[in-house]
Amino acid sequence: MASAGTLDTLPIIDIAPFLNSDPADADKRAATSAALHAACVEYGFFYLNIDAYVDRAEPEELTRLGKEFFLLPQEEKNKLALSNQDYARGYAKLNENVTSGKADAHEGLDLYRPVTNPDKTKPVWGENQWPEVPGFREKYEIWVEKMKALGLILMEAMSIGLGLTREEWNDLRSQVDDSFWVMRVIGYPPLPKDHDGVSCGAHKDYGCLTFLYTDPTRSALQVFLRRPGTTVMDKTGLPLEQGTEEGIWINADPIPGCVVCNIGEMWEIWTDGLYRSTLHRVVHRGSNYRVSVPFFFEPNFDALVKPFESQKTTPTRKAIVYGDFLVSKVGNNFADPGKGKY
Ligand SMILES: O=C(O)CCC(=O)C(=O)O
Ligand SMILES: [Fe+2]
Repeated sequence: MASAGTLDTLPIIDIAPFLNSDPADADKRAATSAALHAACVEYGFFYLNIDAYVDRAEPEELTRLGKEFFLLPQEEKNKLALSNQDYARGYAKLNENVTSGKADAHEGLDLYRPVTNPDKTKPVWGENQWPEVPGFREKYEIWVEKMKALGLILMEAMSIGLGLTREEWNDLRSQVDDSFWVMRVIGYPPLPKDHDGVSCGAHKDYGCLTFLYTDPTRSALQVFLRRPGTTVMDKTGLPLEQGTEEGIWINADPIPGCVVCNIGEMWEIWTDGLYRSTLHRVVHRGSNYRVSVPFFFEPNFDALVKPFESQKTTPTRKAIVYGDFLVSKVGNNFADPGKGKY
């Protein structure tokens, strides 16, 4: 039986040493890379301390703006419906999103990397729909630029921790240097006391890296830690394929100055299974309205993602083209079969 202890909290890793190339910081960079590697093997999740990178007031402002949007009358929010566009970009009302066949008790707004020649009849190829909340677009666009740059910095730090060769890093860089990112704003009303469901069902993120900033609400985001020999006490929301997995759910409460970072399924492919994308869910039973703003740093749309030579095991994982994979995932997100049927 696994006991509660230091193993059951996610590590905190500081990105500061990678924000400069000062030779005096070489040891600190090596320590950050080693910590990233250990965290990805052990948890697939960690806190990334970004205090040296952004002012804390910036993401706080994003959650404030998000809440301002969600407080608008329902008709106003519906004007940004996903169905106006490509069924991926825009506003999804409460219970519209579905995870493992169950409605998620949240509403959200999804923004994607803009494309040249948008065409809303093509999967994920429409135009973003911005709320008319003053300052919203400006502040979110600044955040997107910063998170894109952070994504590349973190990818390089991770490639060192993983022990990729210089050629492999150049290859990896060329797969993510024009990230088909997603910026999501999610609003969670409190779950009714007698509600047996979850706010966001257990899932793995499918891309590359997630940088999650949330308001200070505690006891909402939970991470599944695999612990062979431990009985899963609460199977609520666990996908069927997870039924036999043994482990525990731990809270990943927000830490000031940090984003929660987790790795998506693309890392499973690059490392041929050494790094595993980890299940997480949101169960928000507090009385406040919670807002979270995950940024998904993803590969380029046309990236061919395959295991690196130095990581290959037998049997080796299949190569995928990120854009195709994304389209198949987006198509599974909604309950109404008329939606996302790409
Ligand atoms: O709101 C959260 O804390 C997590 C959201 C999440 O996991 C997702 O959007 O993929
Ligand atoms: Fe997620």
